[in-house]
Amino acid sequence: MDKSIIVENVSKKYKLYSKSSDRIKDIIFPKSYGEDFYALHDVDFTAYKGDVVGFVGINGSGKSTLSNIIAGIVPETKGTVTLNGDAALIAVSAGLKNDLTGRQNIELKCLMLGLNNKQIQELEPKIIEFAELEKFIDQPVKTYSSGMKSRLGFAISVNIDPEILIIDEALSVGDKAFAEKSLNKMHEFKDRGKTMIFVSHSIGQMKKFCDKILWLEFGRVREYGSVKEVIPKYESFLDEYKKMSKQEKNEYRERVTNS
Ligand SMILES: Nc1ncnc2c1ncn2[C@@H]1O[C@H](COP(=O)(O)OP(=O)(O)OP(=O)(O)O)[C@@H](O)[C@H]1O
Repeated sequence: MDKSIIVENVSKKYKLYSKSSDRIKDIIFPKSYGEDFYALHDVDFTAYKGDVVGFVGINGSGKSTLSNIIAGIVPETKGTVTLNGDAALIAVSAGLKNDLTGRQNIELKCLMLGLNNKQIQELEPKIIEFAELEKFIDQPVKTYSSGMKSRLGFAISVNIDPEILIIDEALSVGDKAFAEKSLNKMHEFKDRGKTMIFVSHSIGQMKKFCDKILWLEFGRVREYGSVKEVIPKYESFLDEYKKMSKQEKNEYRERVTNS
């Protein structure tokens, strides 16, 4: 089977500053200011062509950071990501320019992908129809609700037909009818053997849609395997985790990140 996404030893370090003056000092002076924070720590996983991989994990575990790195939107601090084909990310307002209208955003995205005028003219009505934005298509994106931004992002990404589709919580903001239409489109992608990454807090959607699950915990891979194998373990972890007090959660975090 062909490998589609290869993530090797990927780490992402952010700097946390307690004062904004530290941020400026960190740029100007050779001495380091601020605290290092690892959003991802030596993450490894491989997805094969046609895999639908769900990313799960509690808030802040690194799901969006990893999605953004795979999509090429955020650079990794260490490690490598190799993709076999182009990737498109669908996340609430990902890559949309707020001052441009919906239609201008469609055109800009198509131009950036190297499409010519004829191709854009063919694709644009399809995207507009899918997005169901009606007259708002000619309004600036800054006037859109998060659901409308998500619909536009979704409509653009699925219609440009990428080899790898990354969907980060984009279904959670729209209404039910749009989520259903989007899920159908995603099934169509799956049937055509495209590779997909799906980030959602809905275990139900994960079970319905994914083949494999990557469970991230405080920026590390806790488990990677089939849905059947990983989801039950994740669900029982969540039950335990929810019962923990704030202090127990902090202790748990310390234990995991220092191990
Ligand atoms: N630009 C940034 N600067 C500093 N820290 C960041 C930045 N972006 C993300 N982080 C931190 O990295 C960690 C991982 O964040 P990320 O958004 O990837 O988690 P997530 O699993 O997608 O969370 P959620 O389920 O809440 O969406 C969090 O602790 C977050 O605060």
